[in-house]
Amino acid sequence: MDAFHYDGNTLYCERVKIKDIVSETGTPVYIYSKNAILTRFNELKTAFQEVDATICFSVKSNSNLSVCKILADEGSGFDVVSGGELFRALKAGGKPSKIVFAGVGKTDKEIQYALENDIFMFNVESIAEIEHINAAACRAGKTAKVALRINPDIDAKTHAKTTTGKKENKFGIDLIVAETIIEKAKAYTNVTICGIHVHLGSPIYSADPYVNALKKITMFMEKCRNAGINIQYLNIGGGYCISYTGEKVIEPKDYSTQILPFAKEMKCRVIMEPGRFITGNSGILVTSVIYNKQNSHGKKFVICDAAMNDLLRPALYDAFHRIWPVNTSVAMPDVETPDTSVAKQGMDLVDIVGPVCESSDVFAKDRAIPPVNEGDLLAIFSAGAYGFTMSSSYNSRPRSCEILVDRDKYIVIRKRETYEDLIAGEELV
Ligand SMILES: Cc1ncc(COP(=O)(O)O)c(C=O)c1O
Ligand SMILES: N[C@@H](CCCC[NH3+])C(=O)O
Repeated sequence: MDAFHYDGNTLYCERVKIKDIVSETGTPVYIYSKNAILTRFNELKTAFQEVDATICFSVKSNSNLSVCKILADEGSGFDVVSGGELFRALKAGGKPSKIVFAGVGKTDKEIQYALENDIFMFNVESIAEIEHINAAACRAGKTAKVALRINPDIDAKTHAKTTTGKKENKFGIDLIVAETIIEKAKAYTNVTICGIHVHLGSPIYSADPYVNALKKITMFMEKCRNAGINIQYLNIGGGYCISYTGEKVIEPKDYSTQILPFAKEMKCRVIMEPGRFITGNSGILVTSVIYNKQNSHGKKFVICDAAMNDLLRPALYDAFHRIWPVNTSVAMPDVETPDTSVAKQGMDLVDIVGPVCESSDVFAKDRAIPPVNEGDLLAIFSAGAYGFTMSSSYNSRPRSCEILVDRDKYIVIRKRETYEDLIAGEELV
């Protein structure tokens, strides 16, 4: 049974009715299923168990401490991209020896913080950065382990704003520059280059981009070894897709059968950095209908109390999220895409929007849903990754609360912000 499922005309998370949670917490509210998070983590682990891959959960997808702790307790490592994410990973019980640190702009302060905590590895994205890491490690009297994040110039065939492995992207080091680093590796006295890292973008709906990148990396690996650099780790990044529409998408095994031969040939330990795959479909955002509105052109709007500040993906990437009433006698279609959303008997064709003062504050355009009334609850699905973490208090809207469901219990894992929280830290001068 799916973590989120309808029974008796009402939506459940595991064994808890969503409406029961909402009657305590109000809306908007993020709700996560512990079981779904663990199931997804273990699906990936199993698919890559032949090489005993180290899974470093990508904190940016969902950085709630309790979510991270579930994964830390299950043996996950962490992929962090800032001092703040490192702080969270450590607070959640993450082992420093399983924390990898990516990002194009690590500051000296962040590098020092990571060195003090003896993290596993830095994923290095430029010559300037490796020089700064070397200098910081010298000062700290330590040797930093690094992986070179390669930009292989491969199109991951995902949204332009979430593509990271093409030559025009800011991420990673191209193969020519990477070779120059290898040539002068000995000059970096306090850095050990022991890994190759690649992250192509997200979400990636085929194993092909990984395969194409790994072909290029195999040749580079050869050059590293010929130059006497002992590369022991291959970090294949994240990007594993989820279904946002209910359509079947490729599964961990489909990735691993194609990726693992490369790892074996390279004789490397595999590291991976999944985020969305683990948390995306493990969470929903629940919102209440504030108003129904219709203009003289016949256009209908459902205005709800969640907005782009709570879930930015539709506004930023035109991302598709399924949306359906929490309490309804109408079955949610098994598969729903922008094209399948046509006016059907008994359904309304509406734009589902938030109250923020931006025309892009739209969760769904021309979407067929059962008619809803003021106060009705809507579930926005697939919101567990890059939902709360990308939220803000734009328009001075307090950020939502987060709830974790574990079988028949639920717990508030982040309180709703208050108006006082909005001004905390500000000075009235
Ligand atoms: C370096 C790096 N690793 C891992 C991830 C996680 O990606 P995803 O959530 O698609 O698995 C990202 C985000 O795209 C990333 O930038
Ligand atoms: N934040 C994005 C993906 C980019 C992840 C970070 N490189 C999303 O919501 O899908």
